[in-house]
Amino acid sequence: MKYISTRGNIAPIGFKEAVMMGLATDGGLILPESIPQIAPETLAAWAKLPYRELAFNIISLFATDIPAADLKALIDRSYGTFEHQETTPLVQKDGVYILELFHGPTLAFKDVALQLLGNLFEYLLKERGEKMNILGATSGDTGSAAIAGVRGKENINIFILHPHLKTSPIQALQMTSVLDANVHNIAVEGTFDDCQNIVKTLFNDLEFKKEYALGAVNSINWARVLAQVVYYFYAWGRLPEQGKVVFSVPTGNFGDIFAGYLAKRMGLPVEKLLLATNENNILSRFVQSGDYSLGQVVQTVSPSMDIQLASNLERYLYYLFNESAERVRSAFAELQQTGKIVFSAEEVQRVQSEFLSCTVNEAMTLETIASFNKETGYVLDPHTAVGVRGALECVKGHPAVVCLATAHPAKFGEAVERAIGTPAPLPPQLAALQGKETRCEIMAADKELVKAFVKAKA
Ligand SMILES: Cc1ncc(COP(=O)(O)O)c(C=O)c1O
Ligand SMILES: N[C@@H](CCOP(=O)(O)O)C(=O)O
Repeated sequence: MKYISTRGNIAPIGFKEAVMMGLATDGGLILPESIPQIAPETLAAWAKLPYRELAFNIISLFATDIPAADLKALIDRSYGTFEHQETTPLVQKDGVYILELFHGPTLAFKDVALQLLGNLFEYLLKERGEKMNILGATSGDTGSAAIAGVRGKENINIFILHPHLKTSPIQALQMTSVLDANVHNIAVEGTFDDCQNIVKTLFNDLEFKKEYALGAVNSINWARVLAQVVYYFYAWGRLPEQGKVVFSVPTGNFGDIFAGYLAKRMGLPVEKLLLATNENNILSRFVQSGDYSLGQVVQTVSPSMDIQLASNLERYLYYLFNESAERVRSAFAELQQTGKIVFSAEEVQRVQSEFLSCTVNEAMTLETIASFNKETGYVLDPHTAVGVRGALECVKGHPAVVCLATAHPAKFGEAVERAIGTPAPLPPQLAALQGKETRCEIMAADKELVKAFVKAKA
């Protein structure tokens, strides 16, 4: 399998090279040259496979330059850290299915991809005898999952930018209480969009990227998206009947839902992907009416989705534009100049044939946590609640609606307490964080400051 860029200006590369490159050197995002098609008989045979076997079957279609035994070992090591033996169990509550993606070390769905990516980096760096400086942006969950994926690993430094005081207190602690010498947290005085913009700008500084061997842990990295494709297949296989399914996905940077889109293109019987956002609803406006115009980031009770400029939309647009890199380049030039992208009526229609969308505001999120808890005794985290609310409103009664549960509710104690009067009990790994020593550099949203910091610590 070879990989190309959404902007069309890199020569096709293998999987290992794609993982190391992170952001494509032409500023685009990496995609496979073609999408493998899974025949219905194969899908049926995969339906009840254990998670790791399924993961191997799917990932090996894309990671064709990693020997099978090595890939199996990487997958086993990555999911051996999950505390649930099913890795991502599917449970049924109140007429919907909840796909619990939060049983990894940092209790968010990011662990599914970042445990694997951490191990992949270690494997590839050893093979090449190289070192790497990871540079990433987080609105709360990617940061701690990435740190957990690489802490203590040889030949890797990690620099994570998060928006100062805009994550939940526990999310911040999960990052800043890691004192390993190779871990560097930077609290940026700005929004997640500022953090992501700095990271992408520094990746586009090819001299700096090369000299400091920058590696990407955000969903910029193809391996992130790939690992997330697996649980869509897993969830479908765990449903009582293997018919058409709707996935409801709480969305911020469009990585998770893009993985679902890929699963669909591979042949998974996905009826619709329901894109649920909080008040930062540029993406749900895009689906509803084709209005893709940037606004200001606002703070919400689902802080990990406080994002305007969703990085991975570019990957979807590549397909929407019939794989025209030229149209992708002109769309992003238009976005830079005007703050919006204009779509044709036919394009909007095609988006709507694949996605549903909804905006769930703070009151609706808290009300959903409360009512769901009252009905079922189950505690949703505020991000998951955004997706569940979308499902209950848009596809109620559909026999197979799977809501992605992207984080453990204890990570968002304040919001949960506001909804149900008491925070979710802290699992031991979160309780242990209280009162821990922390280390973090507070910085203005200035790429030169970040660059200088990386240079000084690398
Ligand atoms: C808990 C949680 N839910 C949902 C999302 C949104 O996922 P994505 O950014 O892939 O759209 C995030 C952030 O990525 C998150 O941390
Ligand atoms: N919500 C994310 C934002 C970064 O998204 P990513 O998927 O590109 O890593 C977070 O928790 O940091």
